[in-house]
Amino acid sequence: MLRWLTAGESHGPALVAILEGLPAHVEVTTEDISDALARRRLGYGRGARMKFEADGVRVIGGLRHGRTQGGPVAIEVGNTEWPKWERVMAADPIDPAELESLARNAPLTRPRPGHADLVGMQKYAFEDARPILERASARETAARVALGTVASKFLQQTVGARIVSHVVALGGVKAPYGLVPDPDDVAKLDADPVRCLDPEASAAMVARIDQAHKDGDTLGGVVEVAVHGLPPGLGSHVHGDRRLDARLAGALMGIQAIKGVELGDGFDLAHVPGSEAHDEIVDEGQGIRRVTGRSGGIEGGMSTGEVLRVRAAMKPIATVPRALRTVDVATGEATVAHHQRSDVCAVPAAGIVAEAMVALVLAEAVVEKFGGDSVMETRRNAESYLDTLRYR
Ligand SMILES: Cc1cc2nc3c(=O)[nH]c(=O)nc-3n(C[C@H](O)[C@H](O)[C@H](O)COP(=O)(O)O)c2cc1C
Ligand SMILES: C=C(O[C@@H]1CC(C(=O)O)=C[C@@H](OP(=O)(O)O)[C@H]1O)C(=O)O
Repeated sequence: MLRWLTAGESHGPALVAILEGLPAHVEVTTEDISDALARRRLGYGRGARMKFEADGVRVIGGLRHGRTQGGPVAIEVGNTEWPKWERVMAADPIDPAELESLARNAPLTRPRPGHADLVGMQKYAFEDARPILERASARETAARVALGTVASKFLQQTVGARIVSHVVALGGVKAPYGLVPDPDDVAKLDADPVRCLDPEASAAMVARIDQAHKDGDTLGGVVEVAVHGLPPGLGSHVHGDRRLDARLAGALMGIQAIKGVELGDGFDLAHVPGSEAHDEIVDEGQGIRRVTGRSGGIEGGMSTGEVLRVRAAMKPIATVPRALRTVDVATGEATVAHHQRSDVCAVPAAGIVAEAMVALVLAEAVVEKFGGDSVMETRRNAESYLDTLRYR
């Protein structure tokens, strides 16, 4: 079993993340994790914070000389802004007079539609949205990306799987259907302002973000994660909660602002006849394969061994500069939502977070299928399974 957990607030001293259940000998370094976090900071349309946020990475357990040791991996990701928030976000009690004098501590009583503010205040009995937004914030996804880096290295080093994501729609602009990146496209995608494979669509997306920025508005979009090199048989058809598609959907829906997930051609499959919906199976002398990839590489809740393809739809950023109507919960009066700064669009970053979530789900499925306490053992088990696989 793979277990993972994050803790920490957006403006606290740091985020922390723990991953337990991976075998020993996964090769990964602090630099690998920092590089992954740098990819998450990319993307046209992000707000001021991403320009100076340094994501200071410190590995505090589980790694020695660049290899996992079999125990939990613990990673800290420092928040650059901590010195400004040290008093407001202090763990221990602060003199009420001092708190009163801190402008940053002024209660946030004008909840933002679309964020966790209002329902969080109701549920956790706060009269200020601060404690809610601090943890609801997608700052937390930095910790997930740190863990996803370890999971991704494990997948590469055991079954040889490689993960890549791209933006397929942003603010209503769609990339041409059917473009699926392979792992060699990662550098090119990271160099694109919106991580889109199609240059024309990319330029239109950038223009759309500029327009939204001018209009005081925000945007969402759709990202796709593709995984190459998976063995067939991860997940299972025998029970709903063991299905790989269900587990991927849950993990991706668990990312802040993700409102829809589809496997392969997903929703489009509902509108075409069966003869155009499924992937025919052929053997033309090079082993069994499917001629198309409509299923997204999952049938019966199991990986088929074809390219896995899963999409996640992100709603527009909730902190809309041209603020939306709300109610001041302190006075009961109609007003507009609080706004300090925010991203116009964080879809490219969401793609990197989606890669991490997919890596964690697949790493768990690999551990489940092949076991092993060392990377070498997991790899041997996977190779032996592939050697004896029927109908290859
Ligand atoms: C990478 C990323 C960056 C985000 N940046 C912002 C932001 O700057 N401002 C904001 O209001 N929401 C931002 N969000 C979205 C909020 O975290 C999200 O709307 C909030 O958690 C409520 O969404 P929910 O209803 O899905 O939980 C971001 C989300 C992601 C994934
Ligand atoms: C800090 C990150 O994203 C943040 C996610 C976020 C939100 O409400 O989700 C709000 C913004 O934070 P702040 O209010 O401090 O500007 C984003 O910058 C990050 O991705 O590292």
